[in-house]
Amino acid sequence: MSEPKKSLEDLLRMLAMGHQLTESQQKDMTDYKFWKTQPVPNFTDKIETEGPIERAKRPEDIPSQPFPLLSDFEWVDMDLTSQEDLTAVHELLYENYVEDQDATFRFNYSTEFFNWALKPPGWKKEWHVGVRVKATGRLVAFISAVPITLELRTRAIPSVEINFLCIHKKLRTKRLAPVLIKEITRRVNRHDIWQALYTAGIVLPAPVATCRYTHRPINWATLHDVKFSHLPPNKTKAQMVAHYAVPLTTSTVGLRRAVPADAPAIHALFDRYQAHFDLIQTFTRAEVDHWLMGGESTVDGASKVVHTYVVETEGKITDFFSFYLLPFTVLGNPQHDQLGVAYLFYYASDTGLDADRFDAHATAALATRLTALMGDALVIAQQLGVDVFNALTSQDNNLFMNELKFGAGDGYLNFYLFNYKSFPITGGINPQTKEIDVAARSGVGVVML
Ligand SMILES: CCCCCCCCCCCCCC(=O)SCCNC(=O)CCNC(=O)[C@H](O)C(C)(C)COP(=O)(O)OP(=O)(O)OC[C@H]1O[C@@H](n2cnc3c(N)ncnc32)[C@H](O)[C@@H]1OP(=O)(O)O
Repeated sequence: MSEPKKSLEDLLRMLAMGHQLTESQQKDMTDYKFWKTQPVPNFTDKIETEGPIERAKRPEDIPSQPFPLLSDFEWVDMDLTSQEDLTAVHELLYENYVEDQDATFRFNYSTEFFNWALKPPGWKKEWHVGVRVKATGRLVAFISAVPITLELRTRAIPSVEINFLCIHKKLRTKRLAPVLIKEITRRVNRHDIWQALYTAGIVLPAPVATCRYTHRPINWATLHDVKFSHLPPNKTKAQMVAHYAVPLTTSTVGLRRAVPADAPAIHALFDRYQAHFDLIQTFTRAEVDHWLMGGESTVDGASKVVHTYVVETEGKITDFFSFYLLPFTVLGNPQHDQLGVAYLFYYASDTGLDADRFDAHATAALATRLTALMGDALVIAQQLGVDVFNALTSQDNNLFMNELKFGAGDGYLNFYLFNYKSFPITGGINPQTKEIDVAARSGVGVVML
């Protein structure tokens, strides 16, 4: 048997956008030349009280002019309502976002994906920050912020989510990332927002939580064809396909696609369910319409990106789940040019919801219910052409992973808060062994793209 070029672990590592450093590889705080100047906790900080790190400032104290750039470059507000700018962001990310050694896999971003990810309620053009080469107009760097309300252990924190930081491969390691980060900070501060949530595969000072990626092969044969899945010794391809076979039809009674009229019930259930976690994002009704019902990613009545399903029993919405799609383009493979990839997004169930989160009966009932619901999510994903379904060890995901054959990858996702000290939050893994911790589950409720 020839050695596979890639494994699902590689895929997950790519998705995590970086490598988890072992403790001996981890830099000292003093080596973080940029981050040591920023209002973020140190690795060794003993947090005594939760709260902002920097003294309160006022928007008028923040410079009104952008940070200076080298004279060949200029700042540009990307206009994501224009096809031209959408294409420029697409090209930059497509070519440069994924660190894939052989450049065979790329995120296949669509206009609908950007409309969903970057244009939620309250989005601002000036928070879609680009850097262009003056002479050619070519986009060479990007960073984005979208507004969110975070809640850390019931304390509401008006924040932004920072995402899609990307620098053209030719401009790497030139200290441009700190300039982009300082510029987006300035632009956000001018709107009287002083905290941010961001995630990265790499270790920076200092994560509030660390989750692990897990993956559930749906179409094992395709994953094998594109060298993502390898054939374990003593197994046949047919055995692997059978092992990961997903039923053709869903099994939960009352399961159906969510429609706009469900939004208030979904919202109420979402709020009750998320109250169990330490770090969450709260939604306004408009944000439910956007993030769960699809917002501007909706074409002909259905979102092309986010798929939300509800369970209705005797007129009552008892559960919902959602996942989003972000496929890979596969280059240079004779059999496949696309890989369907789904990511678990938000969900909630009223099963056991009135009991204490760790009550044994409630936990067992919820585990059974989530296993049924997520089993159906896999069925629907399969119908949508998804080859692999990814989930983190956040939320209550650990309750259904083993049963549904999600496998732990070697990619991790670190969650960071900017300008906020927080007690550590469990990411669903044992901090020492990094194994999935079913009993502790996770305090992370928020899902980042
Ligand atoms: C109140 C509002 C606040 C808003 C801001 C909140 C903070 C937001 C923070 C951003 C959240 C982003 C969330 C996402 O989008 S995570 C996704 C990041 N993107 C990618 O992985 C795509 C491929 N990679 C690239 O495009 C580049 O390698 C990037 C742009 C990542 C770095 O470019 P480059 O490789 O050319 O490096 P440099 O020489 O310019 O700069 C080196 C400095 O940058 C620090 N670095 C490297 N990678 C990251 C990273 N992922 N988050 C934060 N910092 C990072 C690094 O430790 C070093 O600082 P220090 O070690 O010396 O201290």
